Amino acid sequence: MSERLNQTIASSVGTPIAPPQPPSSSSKPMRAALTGIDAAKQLAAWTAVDEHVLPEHKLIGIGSGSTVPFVVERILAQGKELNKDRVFLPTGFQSKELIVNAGLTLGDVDQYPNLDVTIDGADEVDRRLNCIKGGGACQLREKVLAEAAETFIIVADFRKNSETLGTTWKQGVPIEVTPFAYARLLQNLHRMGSKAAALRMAKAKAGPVVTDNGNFVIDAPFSSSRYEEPEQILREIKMLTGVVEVGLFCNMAKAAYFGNEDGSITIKLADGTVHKREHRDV
Ligand SMILES: O=C(CO)[C@H](O)[C@H](O)COP(=O)(O)O
Repeated sequence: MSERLNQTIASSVGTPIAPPQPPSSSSKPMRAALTGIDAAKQLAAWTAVDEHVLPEHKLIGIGSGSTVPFVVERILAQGKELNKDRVFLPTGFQSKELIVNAGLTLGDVDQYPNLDVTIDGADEVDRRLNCIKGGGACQLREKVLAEAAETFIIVADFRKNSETLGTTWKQGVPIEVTPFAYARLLQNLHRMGSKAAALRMAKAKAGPVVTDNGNFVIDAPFSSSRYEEPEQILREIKMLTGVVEVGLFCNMAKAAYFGNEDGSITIKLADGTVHKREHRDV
């Protein structure tokens, strides 16, 4: 978790949380403290929360990654009164910690299978809002919470905004797999045309990455022509025995918010329209 959010949380737990701020420029100074990519992530997250986490929303899915702490930061700023009747559902260990440390009420999707809204990051988003997710190996729970939500919103910095998947995210499609099936699955993915498909190895542990669900992750890159039809890739991978879930989210997001380097924001909607706001006006 970022030091900054730790501070926000520390100062809000056990003390009255500030009431929601009306849309005004008074919220700008906090953002000005950040620069570069972090500022872009915060801009996307704050704007998405302001527009999609409404007072009547009580069941809220919290995604994973480095953009999501800014989502929680902005939700906390809506105030204790609004948050006291809400339940927050995590997409993995990291977001569970975020929710608990923020003093928010934790729930799970087996108790609440219908959510009002889920906000999550993405590794790349194409012009039709298809996403690659799972850079943090959370794609299984992320997809369940995205599907469970009435509204699924993506928040990201400008680097994730592409015309076609695979443009900037070269690592491939993250696939959560049952451990004992991984070698067979690698063969099948190679046959499917993903010649570089490989088991994701841990960085500070000998051996593979193990997900929050005890599974392995295979990263499977595809050619740019295949990424033109991500739904077809998704269907083919889903048919392979031993696959638990695929980090391709097709036709799921209602909107994607991208913070830009210059302080503007790009909002892509599911109907294909793109809106650019020159200045943050929340
Ligand atoms: O899918 C994810 C984790 O499995 C994340 O949402 C994705 O990796 C984006 O993370 P970040 O906000 O750090 O760029």
